[in-house]
Amino acid sequence: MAEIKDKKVNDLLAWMQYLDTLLLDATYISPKLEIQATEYAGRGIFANAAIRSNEKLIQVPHSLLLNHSTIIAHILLHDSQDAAKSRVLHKYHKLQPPSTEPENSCLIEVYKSLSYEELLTLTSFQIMAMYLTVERGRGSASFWKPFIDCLPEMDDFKLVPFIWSLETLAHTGDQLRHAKELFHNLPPSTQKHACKMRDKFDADYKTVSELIETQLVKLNTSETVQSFLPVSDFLWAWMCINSRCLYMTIPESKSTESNFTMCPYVDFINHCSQGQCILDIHPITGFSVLTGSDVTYSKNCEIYLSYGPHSNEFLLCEYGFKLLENEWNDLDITSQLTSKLTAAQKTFLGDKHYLGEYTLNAQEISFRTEVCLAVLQYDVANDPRIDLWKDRRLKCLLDGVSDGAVFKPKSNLMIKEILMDVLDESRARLQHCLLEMERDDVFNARKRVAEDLNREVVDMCKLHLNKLE
Ligand SMILES: C[S@@+](CC[C@H](N)C(=O)[O-])C[C@H]1O[C@@H](n2cnc3c(N)ncnc32)[C@H](O)[C@@H]1O
Repeated sequence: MAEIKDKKVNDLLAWMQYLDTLLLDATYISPKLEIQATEYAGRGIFANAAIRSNEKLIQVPHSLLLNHSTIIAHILLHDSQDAAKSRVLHKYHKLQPPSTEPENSCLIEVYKSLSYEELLTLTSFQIMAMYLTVERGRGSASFWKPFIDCLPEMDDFKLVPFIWSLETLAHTGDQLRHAKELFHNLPPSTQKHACKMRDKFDADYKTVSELIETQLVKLNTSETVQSFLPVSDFLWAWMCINSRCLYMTIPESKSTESNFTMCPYVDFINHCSQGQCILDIHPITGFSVLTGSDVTYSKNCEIYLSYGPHSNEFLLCEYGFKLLENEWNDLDITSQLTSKLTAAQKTFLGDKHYLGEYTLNAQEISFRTEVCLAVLQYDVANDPRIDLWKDRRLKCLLDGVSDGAVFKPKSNLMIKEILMDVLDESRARLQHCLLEMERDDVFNARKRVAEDLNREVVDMCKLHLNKLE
């Protein structure tokens, strides 16, 4: 693994250093760290010397974080007349003034016309995706250029199933048929995850486009939303945010879902389930990364972070990669179980907050799944005497007073039946994948992840069926 002689990374480091001198913000990158190319994941951060436990590795001040608060402040810097705007700006007085580079003035006019209140109508995700799209379009006039240049290209998201599903729109004839078949060879829960992302993306683009449209009307310009906010650029920005944001408490955030930020340099850290870096956010100093309390690194070791307890399906859908071994893999049997529920059973489970998300992992069947299996044992449709709310055995299970052993025999039979069906369907999908002809590199890479995900489902079913024998 050679150190990246990477102009983009060098420019990023020079930018961070320049701003540190200018703003006296105390950016810190340990001299024991360096960016290297990895064989499996683009860039990564490595130790070039031994690192102790509890050692500070990176500190990035608020002014270099890209999030809801800093973006609003940056946009409002273009017009500081309004009192509300000034109040926001006050907190971020260290931000750079807008660039004086010549550029498309319409972009700036739109920034100027957006009021503080209008900006607050957008979610963090929407505002970040809008801003990143526009700032990328501003090229060297953007404060963030060195950071934006280090973000991935669309090609880096080629394994994300939501992206395959979008690409089918661009295909015709045989190519379209092959792309569709491949997508439908993914496990159903993966397809569902991809469709949910697509719905969220469409909704985000619609909301932001409508806000921009309002500004263009106000400005009485002939520019179109499509030229201001090309959907393909918005998609790139949306995916960059999805795959690189870090969670932290942001001032002025509207909800806990808004508590995330993009952070230059820190976003070069790759994921592993046991990643042992610790992230910290301080109201004054900003974002920092430390080694864990009993973790040390020797020279040439890669520094990892755990992005969360995510299954391969989740990692593939949200980030575009999967792990060879993943202790967090699970099997989603929500659709199989919910299709068996009567309306009354659904109402009861909904009322108790146990409707949906029925999974099992290599160790166990989740408690939610156990509850659903127990409820399915009450023939509510045919026996009017049953009142799920007053049933003592169910109450004991839900209150944790009993381990639900009384439900086990029938639950095991039901789960066995479901797993045998899932096993058959997954084997058939796997067979289809294996029969697919090899085509271009992207198709082949997607075909392989579809095979892998189906194989993981088959293995999970077999594991539980063996236990149930
Ligand atoms: C936060 S970035 C990490 C830095 C990234 N490798 C780069 O070159 O900029 C997250 C992306 O890195 C890649 N990645 C992170 N961890 C990985 C892993 N364990 N295996 C494969 N790819 C990984 C994925 O493409 C993911 O979307």
